[in-house]
Amino acid sequence: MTVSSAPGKVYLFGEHAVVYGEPAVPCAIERRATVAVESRDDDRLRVHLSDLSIDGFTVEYSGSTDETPDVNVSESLVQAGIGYIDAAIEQARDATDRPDAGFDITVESDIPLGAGLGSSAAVTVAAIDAATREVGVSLSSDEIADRAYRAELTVQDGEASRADTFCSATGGAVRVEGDDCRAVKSPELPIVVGFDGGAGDTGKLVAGVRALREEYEFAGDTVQSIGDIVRQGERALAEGDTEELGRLMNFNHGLLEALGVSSRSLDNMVWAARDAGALGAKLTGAGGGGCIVALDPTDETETALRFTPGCEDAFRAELDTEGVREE
Ligand SMILES: Nc1ncnc2c1ncn2[C@@H]1O[C@H](COP(=O)(O)OP(=O)(O)OP(=O)(O)O)[C@@H](O)[C@H]1O
Ligand SMILES: C[C@@](O)(CCO)CC(=O)[O-]
Ligand SMILES: [Mg+2]
Repeated sequence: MTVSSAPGKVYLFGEHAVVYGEPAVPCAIERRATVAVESRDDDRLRVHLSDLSIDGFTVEYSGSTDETPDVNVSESLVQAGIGYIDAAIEQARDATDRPDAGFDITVESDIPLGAGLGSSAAVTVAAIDAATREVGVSLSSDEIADRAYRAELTVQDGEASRADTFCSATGGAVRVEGDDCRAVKSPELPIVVGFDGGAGDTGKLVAGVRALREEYEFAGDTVQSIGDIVRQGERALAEGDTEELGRLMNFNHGLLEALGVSSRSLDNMVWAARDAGALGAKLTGAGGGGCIVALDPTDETETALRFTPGCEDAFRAELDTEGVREE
């Protein structure tokens, strides 16, 4: 059996705009998805998802036919549940030239799903690493990032940037602009996450921004302004200027709100963090619901979030300098 894990992430800046070629700076955090893979004698896949909100289920099916897994939940739920794993295994089979490889797969994750912390990228990256190593092939983290990006593209109907998957494969803080992906230096950041218990539909939210951009020139300008914030943010990050980072995160949140991807509970948490003295706060990831990220070296923001209506969980998140790794 081979086991790999990969981290989730928060966006300091740049989500959504990164889809249109602006830069973004996501940061890996110490919350991981762990995928265990064991080769089978046949070409089937048996997938056990222990912590999906669909109550944990096990499906066994042949990944190479259009056979529907035999489980007692709706097909769309099953597809939502196994889509990324399926695409990851397809990439692993392709990378190892083993189109008929069968696996038993178990996924465990402490990253909330669909909440802006990159659970899909972490699961995809860890699954590709574990499945390829299980058949004796070791890919570089850049190759894993590229394969995971292609897997996300397939599941998300051609709408994905390289940001989440590169960050999860590499760890630490990264900068992504189109195909240009690189690690950047980051000081320790006092990251606090607030989670409203909900999720957003990444595809729908990205499509919404695309439609606004097509309809209004100033929506396109807004996307470009996010790019300007990111470029300024990179300088603040390099200088370790957390106060400037906070101000820029506040600005970035305002523009994301203007693009229609925030929500009442995300805005509530952002304001609770600011009122508690956070250096800055913004939504992270696709939005619509899920998580905010704030910077606060004191305990005030975490405490305030715990008492904020609509906030289900608040926790400190350490920057994770390690990307995908063997467990
Ligand atoms: N623990 C898990 N087990 C199996 N599949 C998972 C798990 N966590 C995430 N996934 C897959 O990832 C999907 C959620 O991905 P989605 O891109 O919508 O959200 P996210 O990656 O958490 O947030 P964002 O992309 O905004 O950062 C789930 O529907 C599921 O297919
Ligand atoms: C909204 C988005 O920018 C980030 C989702 O975590 C989409 C993407 O980059 O693929
Ligand atoms: Mg995702």
